Amino acid sequence: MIVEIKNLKKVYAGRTVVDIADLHFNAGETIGLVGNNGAGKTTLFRMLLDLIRPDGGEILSKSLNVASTDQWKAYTASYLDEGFLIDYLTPEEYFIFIGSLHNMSIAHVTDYLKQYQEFFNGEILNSGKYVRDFSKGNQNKIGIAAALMQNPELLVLDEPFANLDPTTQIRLKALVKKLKVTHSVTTLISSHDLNHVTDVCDRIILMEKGKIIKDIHTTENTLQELEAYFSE
Ligand SMILES: Nc1ncnc2c1ncn2[C@@H]1O[C@H](COP(=O)(O)OP(=O)(O)OP(=O)(O)O)[C@@H](O)[C@H]1O
Repeated sequence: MIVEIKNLKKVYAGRTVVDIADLHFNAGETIGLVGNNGAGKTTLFRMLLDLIRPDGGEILSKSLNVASTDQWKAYTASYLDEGFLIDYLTPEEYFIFIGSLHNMSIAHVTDYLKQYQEFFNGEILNSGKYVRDFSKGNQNKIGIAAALMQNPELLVLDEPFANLDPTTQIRLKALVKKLKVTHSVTTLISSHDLNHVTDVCDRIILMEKGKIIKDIHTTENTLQELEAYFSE
């Protein structure tokens, strides 16, 4: 088990938006988090990354509370939104900066980026543009590739398929599947795309109004089950 959530609560303006009694993520799992707008997915991710603090309960990463320890930062990478980027840098400058945090030389970063040539689809590098001038989908690509520079054990992605073109969505799925096989990465993905999450995730957690409604291992029936749930 890599993450353990106990009696977690987040309250905004008197309304409980996350309320999870007990939830575990096992090492090496690819977990999809689904739920309608406002279900609490992003709030849960933000608490897992200690970007906001819970009003009750705790999140343990490798048995240590993420709100009171730093160890989890060494093996956890994430891309939630463009707030993770640095607008006034070019993608190259941003990658070099992130690389420097992981003791990577410029040459090492340049070499590292070669594997993302296909994922970038020729749109990210050598464009002369700043991060702020890229489309949301291309900013997503920059953020995800930068997060992976850390060689994480735990990867957290908030709606990574949103704004990506179909080709890149397929490439991202292949990338996540490969990380699981080659590096046993535990990946958490929130998404509104039931097709993609059931395709790439081996476990799906369905949230509604802050609570876990379903927690299922993906089978060939899962997509149908989720579609039936959401069409009610
Ligand atoms: N900073 C905040 N202040 C007040 N309410 C907030 C804040 N952040 C989130 N909320 C509320 O908490 C609830 C859960 O929001 P959250 O963004 O976690 O949902 P989500 O499942 O990620 O939704 P979406 O699919 O729309 O991204 C929503 O009702 C939202 O309005």
